[in-house]
Amino acid sequence: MSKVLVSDSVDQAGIDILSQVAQVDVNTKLSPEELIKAIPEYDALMVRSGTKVTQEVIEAGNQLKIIGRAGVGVDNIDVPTATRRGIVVVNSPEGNTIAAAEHALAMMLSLSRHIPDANQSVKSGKWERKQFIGSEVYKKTLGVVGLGKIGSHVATVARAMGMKLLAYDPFISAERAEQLGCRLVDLEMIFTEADYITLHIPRTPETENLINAESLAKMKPTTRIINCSRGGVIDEDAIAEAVENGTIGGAALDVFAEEPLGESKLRNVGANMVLTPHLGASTEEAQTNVAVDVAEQIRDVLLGLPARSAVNIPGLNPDVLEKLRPFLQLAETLGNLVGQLAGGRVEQLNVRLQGELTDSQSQPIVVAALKGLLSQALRERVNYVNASIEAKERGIRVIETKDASVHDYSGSLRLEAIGSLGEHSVTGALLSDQEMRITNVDGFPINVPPNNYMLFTLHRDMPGIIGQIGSLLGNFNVNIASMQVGRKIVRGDAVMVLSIDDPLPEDVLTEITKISGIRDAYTIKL
Ligand SMILES: NC(=O)c1ccc[n+]([C@@H]2O[C@H](COP(=O)([O-])OP(=O)(O)OC[C@H]3O[C@@H](n4cnc5c(N)ncnc54)[C@H](O)[C@@H]3O)[C@@H](O)[C@H]2O)c1
Ligand SMILES: O=C(O)CC[C@@H](O)C(=O)O
Repeated sequence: MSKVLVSDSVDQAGIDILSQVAQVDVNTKLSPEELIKAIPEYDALMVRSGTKVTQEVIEAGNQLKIIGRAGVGVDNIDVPTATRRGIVVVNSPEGNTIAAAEHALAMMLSLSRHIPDANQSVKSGKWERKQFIGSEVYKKTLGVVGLGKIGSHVATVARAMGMKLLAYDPFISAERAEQLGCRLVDLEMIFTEADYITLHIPRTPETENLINAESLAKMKPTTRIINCSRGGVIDEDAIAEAVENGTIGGAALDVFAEEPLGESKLRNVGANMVLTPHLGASTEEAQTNVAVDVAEQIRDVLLGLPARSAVNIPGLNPDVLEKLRPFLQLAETLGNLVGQLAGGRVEQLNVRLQGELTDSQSQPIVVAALKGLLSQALRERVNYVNASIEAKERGIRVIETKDASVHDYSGSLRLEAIGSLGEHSVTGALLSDQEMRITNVDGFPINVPPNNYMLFTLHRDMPGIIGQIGSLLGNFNVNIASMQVGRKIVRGDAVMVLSIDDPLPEDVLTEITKISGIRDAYTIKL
């Protein structure tokens, strides 16, 4: 049974899902050294933002197949090291979107109405009203920096509250911004015009200290800044000083360059500074969403299925993945088959999506085909994460094409491997019940389901050959489950495909190749 370590506190709903397929150990008190010591026995690790999944942790986890982050940001995980080691890293890109957006809105209103300070004042026995005169957000200008999932929801709600919206996001079209009621502008305009600025961006080299002494100096003395995205995108000393000396009107921060927040000037700013300890995603609903989302993906990967939100393999939305999943299995099976037929070193893999399959995203199908192709050489070391890298390192050229004019089945996939020992091709399709069929081998039409053990022969189409193979297998006690012959012309060349119940011993294969009229024979293990 697989073993999963949960090293931060996550919702029970996620643990319940994992427990269906694995032994789950929850240990939220591990020091970095203890984690390194514990990780070798685990197949999966599930974390929130508390656990630092460093290179050392990942390298010690020699059984690890997947690391799940119950949340959006994966900045606490060394993703490049995980990718190199073929470990899938998954997150929950949407599970806490609403929670984080609502927290940003709550911070904006708290700041503009002095709610935290007023609360503190009443609780300390006072009744102060004059110093807590706030300001309305109605008709004020909100500058949204980062108009992704969270920024978009903030914009939608803020618009409903009567705010005017400016947005800055270099990767979003003006049309998308317009749909959300935002005017797409440059950063300068946000800095100089906005009454409120809310940040919803990742921490990257471009966004590091995006808000700094220089940008703060351009803002109105009434501007309030809200950051519920990532620490490090604001220079904390600079914003503490700017609020303290009235360069800006205030700041509400949920995230910090170093967490937990240690000694900081931010803690000493008296008024107009609202601080929360990274609570953006801390709602019951969001915690259930992210735990379920990530646990389901860990379960799928442990069962050998692809994950829907892997950050280090081609991204697919869940609906697309659900539709594509049977084709990924088909691609992997065909990749494995063509790799075994090719035998030696494969130099080029041609991947052709045919018929209705041409409407699908080809990249995941190509990755699945490569995974199958390389599985003979790399066994379980190859997976959806590293298949493309491994293929590239082996110098395998991949050419993908689409041909909508082929109308067999409801879409089919053709793989052609060109290698040191020649060329081979296989085509496969799915029946209406999603059953896989191999429909062509080296140009010969057939119609067989893939089987664990198979025998393929290329032979002259002449009387007696099939009987001889049948008797030979009988003599060696090899049981035939099914048999089919495909040919292009009568008495030309033909292929025979046998599904057998057990592996074919090497000496039986040698005997088969000695039968007159047999040109080639291959045993296949799928
Ligand atoms: N406080 C919390 O608890 C909490 C919870 C969830 C998410 N987050 C964080 O909030 C942020 C936004 O999350 P999301 O789900 O909306 O992500 P998202 O990927 O949907 O949106 C991020 C947006 O930022 C934009 N962007 C990237 N670089 C930019 C730049 N240099 N300038 C301006 N825009 C840029 C992207 O184009 C994208 O539209 C992330 O950093 C995430 O980790 C925090
Ligand atoms: O509470 C958490 O786990 C952090 C959530 C948030 O920062 C995220 O990236 O999803």
